[in-house]
Amino acid sequence: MAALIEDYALIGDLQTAALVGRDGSIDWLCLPRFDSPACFAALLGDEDNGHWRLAPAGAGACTRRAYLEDSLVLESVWETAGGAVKVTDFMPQRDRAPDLVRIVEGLSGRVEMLGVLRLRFDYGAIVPWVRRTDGHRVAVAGPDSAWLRSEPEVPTRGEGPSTRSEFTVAAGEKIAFVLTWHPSHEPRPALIDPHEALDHSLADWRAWAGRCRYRGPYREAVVRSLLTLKALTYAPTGGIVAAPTTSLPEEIGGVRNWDYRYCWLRDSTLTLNSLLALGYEDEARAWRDWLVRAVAGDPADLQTMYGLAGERRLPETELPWLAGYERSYPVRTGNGAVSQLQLDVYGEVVDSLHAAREGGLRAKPHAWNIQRCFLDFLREHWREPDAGLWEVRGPRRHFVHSKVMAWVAADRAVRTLEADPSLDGDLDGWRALREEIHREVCEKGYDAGRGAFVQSYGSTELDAATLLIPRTGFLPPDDPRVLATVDAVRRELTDDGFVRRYGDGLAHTAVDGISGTEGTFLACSFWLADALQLTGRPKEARALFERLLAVRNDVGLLAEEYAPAAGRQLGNFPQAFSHIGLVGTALLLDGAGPAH
Ligand SMILES: OC[C@H]1O[C@H](O[C@H]2O[C@H](CO)[C@@H](O)[C@H](O)[C@H]2O)[C@H](O)[C@@H](O)[C@@H]1O
Repeated sequence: MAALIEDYALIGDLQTAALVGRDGSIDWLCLPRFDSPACFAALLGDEDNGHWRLAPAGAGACTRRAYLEDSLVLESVWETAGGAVKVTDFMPQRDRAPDLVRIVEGLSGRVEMLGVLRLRFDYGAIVPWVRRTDGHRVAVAGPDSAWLRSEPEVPTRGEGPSTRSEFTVAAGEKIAFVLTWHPSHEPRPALIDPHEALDHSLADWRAWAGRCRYRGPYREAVVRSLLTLKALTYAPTGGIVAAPTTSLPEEIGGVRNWDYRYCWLRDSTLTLNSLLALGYEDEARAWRDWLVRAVAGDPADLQTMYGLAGERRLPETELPWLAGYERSYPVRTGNGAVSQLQLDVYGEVVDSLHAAREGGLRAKPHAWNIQRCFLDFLREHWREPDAGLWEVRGPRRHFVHSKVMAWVAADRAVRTLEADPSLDGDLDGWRALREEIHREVCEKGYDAGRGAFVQSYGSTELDAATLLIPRTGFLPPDDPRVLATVDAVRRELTDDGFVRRYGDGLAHTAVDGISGTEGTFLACSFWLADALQLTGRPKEARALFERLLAVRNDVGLLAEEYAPAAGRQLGNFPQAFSHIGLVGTALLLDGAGPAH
């Protein structure tokens, strides 16, 4: 059975990522890209679906573990009766083939170690042929091959469905294992030196983290979140995935299990804003260029999400051979929300390009053309109902947040033109559009009787996304309607102080058309902290923020959701949305401008 979600740590090479449990088992890894089929899928089934455990024989969870400084190099230490041993796990940034490196180092005494490797290609479905060649164990099936070697060589043997290595490590000894994925039709991949690769990886991550401009009191948490966001970036294209996993459930045993290994425009723009606010212009530029390529074409064809290279077809299917995380079934790949109309996305993209421009990123003519096309599209379509930022699968509605973000698109376009009249655009028309949307949202989106902005026109349901209203500039933080909305969300949408997206229980299904319910949504909880700060309650904002920091796992990672009663993280992990929220709130508490 897989571990608790919060028991996993993340390692990655900016093209894919793996989850390492406290027991030394790597239970999730997709190769060669984030969205490729997993070769270790025990996370969503059992050990037979693929995993790689390397730990002292008979041991359980490690005694302690941590990332080595500001890096994605993970060190896990076991103290056993015979002595102490450290396993250092990382994925070097790759030249060609992806490598997973595990260096075992004796710290004291002598420790009996056991390695169990079960490679299962295609999400745990395919048992490969394993042979020995050239000092390697090579597993091959279909298009995939994986090569395992160790330095110095330790004996391995096949036992049933796995490759086992039993060896002893004494104080001062180091044994490095390297697992390399390669297309099966190609000759053996080039070998890396695992120790040199470790030095390079550390130096790269250190240098990257050192560029962070944040100097406030939450530096450790902010830097870890930024490292996590960076790890979710697919370096060859600049695309950013929402999370490296699929189908970690929003409810244990439930059906709310989605594939997040794609680039949502919403999540990516928010990631970009965080990176840009803290000095990472290169990533911002790479993503902006990715965006320009991905969305090229008719704005009516804009998708809410794309593949890592901008692919458009992401058909949602189920993997019936996987039992699901703690029996949360189905396990899905692809994502049906890809074809939804979500009007907020236009606002998020225009806002982000506006922030990039203001942040000093040299504008690209294409980027401005995209914004103009988006405005043309919104002028025609902003009055339509949509699926909203929560991607509901029930009937379309007039979501207040979607309309507010349509206003944001018009507002940022107007402001860009005002600042640079040499640009081409319909200043008067966009001003009128901005005015019209504002009037309608204030008329139809605010329920005076209820004393709050509601989720959609005509509904009495609340929605945590309305907490974003003061951050967008749609209304000032001291507007009585904003104050009332923040209070209503706090009163009615919280669970032990953490915020739900909307409704609860049956109300949940009524809103989104999916059975079951879910935990509190961490990004929304950060938004409440932001709203408290903006509306003059800084002590309460800080207190909530610090409670949220305490939800992070031992290595600083957050999933999408949190179940306060069970004290468990839920949903895909680690999730960009949650870490974006953390960075944004840290900046806001520090007096900096909005990062989301
Ligand atoms: O709630 C149903 C929807 O849940 C997922 O969407 C959520 O994740 C996205 C990626 O982080 C985020 O952009 C969105 O706001 C969230 O609601 C799922 O991907 C959808 O398919 C599903 O309909």
